[in-house]
Amino acid sequence: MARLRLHDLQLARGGQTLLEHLDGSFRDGAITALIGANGAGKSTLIAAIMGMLHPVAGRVECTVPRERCAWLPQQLALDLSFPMSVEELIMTGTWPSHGALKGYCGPHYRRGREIMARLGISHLAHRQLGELSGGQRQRALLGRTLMQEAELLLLDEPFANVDSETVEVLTEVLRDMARAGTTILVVLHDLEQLAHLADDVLMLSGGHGRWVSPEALLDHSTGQAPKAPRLPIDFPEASHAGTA
Ligand SMILES: Nc1ncnc2c1ncn2[C@@H]1O[C@H](COP(=O)(O)OP(=O)(O)OP(=O)(O)O)[C@@H](O)[C@H]1O
Repeated sequence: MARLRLHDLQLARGGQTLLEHLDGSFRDGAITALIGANGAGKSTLIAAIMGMLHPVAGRVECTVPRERCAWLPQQLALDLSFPMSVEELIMTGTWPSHGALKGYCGPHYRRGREIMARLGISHLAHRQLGELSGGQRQRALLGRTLMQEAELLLLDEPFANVDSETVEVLTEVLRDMARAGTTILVVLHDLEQLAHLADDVLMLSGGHGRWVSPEALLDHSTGQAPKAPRLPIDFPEASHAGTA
């Protein structure tokens, strides 16, 4: 049985119902893209999955222990002006399971160095977060979730404001994490990125969710994302999609 499931979920913001009758399972070890127009409720659903928003009705069933759930918010929502280096940020990934006050041991530091090498940011280990580019910051933030050994990873527009090389690195790392069994849910606005990343798609529209296959959103003749694929402009109606 999947580790993350939605049961007839109803969510509201400011007293108004935003999403209702959301059902379905997020496959373990798969990457699910969460898509929808601005204001469709993607961040709201993520907040509910993280337990930060109480449902009006229904429930989120999540069997992943709290310390193995990781969340990467939108970069703009993060205040990274506090004094902390890249290495220090990555090491905080041990806090949920190890505690914040116990300090780190040799294996922690070794793993931190491996993660920075994997993400191509070893040379930035002692750089302050406030001095990083958007792409470098996003690599460091993903490094923290690797350190946490996340079993459930939620990402809100991880590719916004990052360079194309970083998109490639992050895509590879996310695919590796999924192969290793992590359940990944990622908010995306770009069909081209969806084509490279998603195994499943949950589309939010009109207050409801529909599970669709990535192929249903791609150009059938080429298997590629259609030209100018920014959502919601090209937001397609998925004719054979089932209501979630
Ligand atoms: N704390 C809040 N109080 C009241 N309304 C809110 C709150 N947070 C979000 N909303 C409203 O809920 C709706 C859904 O917002 P949400 O951020 O979930 O959408 P989204 O799909 O993530 O949008 P975007 O693509 O722009 O990030 C919006 O109309 C938003 O204004």
